[in-house]
Amino acid sequence: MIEVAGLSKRYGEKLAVDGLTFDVRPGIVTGFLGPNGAGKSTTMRMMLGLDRPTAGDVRIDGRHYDRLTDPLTHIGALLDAKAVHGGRSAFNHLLCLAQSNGIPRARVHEVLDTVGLTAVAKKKAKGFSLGMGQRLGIAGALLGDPRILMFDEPVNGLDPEGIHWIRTLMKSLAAQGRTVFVSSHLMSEMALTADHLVVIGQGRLLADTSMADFIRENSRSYVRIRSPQREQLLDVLHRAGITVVEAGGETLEVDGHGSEEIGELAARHRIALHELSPQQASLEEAFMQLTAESVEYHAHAGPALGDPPPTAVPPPAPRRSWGDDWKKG
Ligand SMILES: Nc1ncnc2c1ncn2[C@@H]1O[C@H](COP(=O)(O)OP(=O)(O)OP(=O)(O)O)[C@@H](O)[C@H]1O
Repeated sequence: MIEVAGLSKRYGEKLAVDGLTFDVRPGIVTGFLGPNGAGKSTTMRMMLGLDRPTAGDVRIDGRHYDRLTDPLTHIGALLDAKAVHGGRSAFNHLLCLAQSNGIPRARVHEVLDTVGLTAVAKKKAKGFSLGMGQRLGIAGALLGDPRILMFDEPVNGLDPEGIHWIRTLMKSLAAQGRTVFVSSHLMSEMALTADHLVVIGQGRLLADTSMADFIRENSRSYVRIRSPQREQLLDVLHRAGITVVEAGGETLEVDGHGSEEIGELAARHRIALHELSPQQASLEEAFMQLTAESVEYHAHAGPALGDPPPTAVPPPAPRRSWGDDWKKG
């Protein structure tokens, strides 16, 4: 368990982390999301005692990091895969970490095997690819067999097989009852891996919720309908008091009503349907909606040649969402 309470960090004029309070619970994978510069790495560094908070504190299984004896046996972390002495072999790098934390030499062989680096264990780390460096960093995090694991962008540089491997690894660590806290910009990957999300923007907490609730709260869900009897269907829906968005061609969209209700209504009026499908936004869409106002670095790109024209679909209906209070402030 990681407990973050009133955590803040100021660098000169910049308030990088602003009063964060949340818990990271065992037995699940918790994703840590936020736009560039939101304060994720700063928060993770404070969790590991690498940066001193301006205010607030972090407890690792009830204790401050600097009170932990043999900290690698409590919490393992991958923060910066490049933070390795390049002249050392993978084996020697891990052996140094092991010896300074009272971890037996045999464990170095075990973790090298777990991350698939046994064959290159004697090679100097400076010759490693980005993906191999990530695996070495993950080996370091696993070395002390800790109950808590923290990974900052662990899939960075990994190929599809490597991404699949780290996803399986994180899920199995959580299934063993460990606490797994992971940041990533790869939303599709996070959607497959995380059970719970902590989302920050400009240093502040925007959401601390389950993956399913996060998507539901921050995106539009609707039913898409296509019918060759579009006009008749529109008439039936209007008479039933159902508001319809016309999305071009035969396609209609309905918010706030289930596909069962619409299907039965159409059947009663003998209207053929070619499509009746509930639509739910992706994690990426929900994330962009929630964090739109806290993105610091925008690219200014016009539509590319060949891009389709903008669709007529109206923006999602405004609804109360996580972070609304903050956005008003
Ligand atoms: N040592 C430092 N000195 C001054 N400012 C810093 C320092 N470290 C971070 N910052 C600033 O604090 C803010 C938060 O940075 P941080 O790296 O924690 O964000 P992040 O969410 O990890 O971003 P990214 O997703 O781009 O890695 C940024 O505005 C950054 O410029």
